[in-house]
Amino acid sequence: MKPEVVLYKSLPDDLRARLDAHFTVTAIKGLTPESVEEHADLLARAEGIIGSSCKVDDALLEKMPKLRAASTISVGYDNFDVDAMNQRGIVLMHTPTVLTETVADTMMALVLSSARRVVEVAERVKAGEWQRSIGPDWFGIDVHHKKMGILGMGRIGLALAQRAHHGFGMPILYNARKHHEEAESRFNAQYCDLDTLLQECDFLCISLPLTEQTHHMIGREQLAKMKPGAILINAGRGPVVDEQALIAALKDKTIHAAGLDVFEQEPLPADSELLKLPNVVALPHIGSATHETRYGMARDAVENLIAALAGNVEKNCVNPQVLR
Ligand SMILES: NC(=O)C1=CN([C@@H]2O[C@H](COP(=O)(O)OP(=O)(O)OC[C@H]3O[C@@H](n4cnc5c(N)ncnc54)[C@H](O)[C@@H]3O)[C@@H](O)[C@H]2O)C=CC1
Ligand SMILES: O=C(O)C(=O)CO
Repeated sequence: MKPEVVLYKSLPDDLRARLDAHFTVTAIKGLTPESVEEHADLLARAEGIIGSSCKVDDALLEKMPKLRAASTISVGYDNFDVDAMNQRGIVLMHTPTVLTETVADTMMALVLSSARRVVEVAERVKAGEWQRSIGPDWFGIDVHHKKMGILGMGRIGLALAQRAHHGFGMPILYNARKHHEEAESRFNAQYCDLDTLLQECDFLCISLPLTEQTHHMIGREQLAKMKPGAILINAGRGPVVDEQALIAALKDKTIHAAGLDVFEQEPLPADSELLKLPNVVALPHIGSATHETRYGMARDAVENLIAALAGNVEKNCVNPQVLR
């Protein structure tokens, strides 16, 4: 008998076929309270789950007594209660590496579009406002050779540092839980404490995971330490930044602008104050959203689940210790 697996996000046909070859797969629409109630028997039998963007907390795990592995189609795993999974002996697989370069591209796009006001001025052209040679009210600020501050120097931070340093001649400052030797040797990146990072950088680029420690790590007090000309970029997770404090800082020009791919509430509510501010570029969480990369993430997640349910957690496992 093949193990039962619940799929809660659609997959390309070839990857679904690969999953079907190994498991008895049932696709459901997300892990909402309604779908969990509707599929209670199925979830009670499931040995594996695969999908993304749904909360998997202790209460849900309680309904899945046979669960041995969860595979998320993402690198971030803040939707999962990892402690509860550890206690229950469930492994959590994720998709680092495959998306790193694409997310760094998105961050660089946010840096450029917020500094050079790309979205705002393109909208003005479409609205017919380009009637004569442009003046200073259309100008942006330079990116090249400005100081790039990276908060969270991991895989994505490193790929961003490469683009900024080698492509744009930007000196790199960073803060992370520990020194990143490769960033220091390849890009001459300078480690500094958070206050120094805030005070010195022209671009504060956040590529942090969401944890208890990073929740609202950037709030009113931290924004007040930034340069008035500085731009904040967040592609980590929305709740790392206190959004109300950010809105206030953007309104009163404590900082110059923001480029955001992630928000405290997603989708961003249509009445969000952020959408009324001209100095904000807001993207719909597209960090990894290219055809190639999303396919690669789904492929890796499928392979991760096949490996995990066979007892192999050498690669892409958040908590391999549960099987050791
Ligand atoms: N916008 C998007 O579409 C995407 C967003 N992400 C987000 O980016 C995050 C980072 O991804 P990777 O670079 O692959 O992860 P990573 O684990 O390689 O890097 C995370 C970095 O954050 C640092 N960090 C963690 N906690 C910290 C703390 N309390 N203080 C200072 N530094 C801290 C770590 O030291 C490390 O340098 C993901 O967890 C996810 O939330 C990832 C992919 C796509
Ligand atoms: O992988 C992640 O963590 C994302 O946010 C989407 O790519």
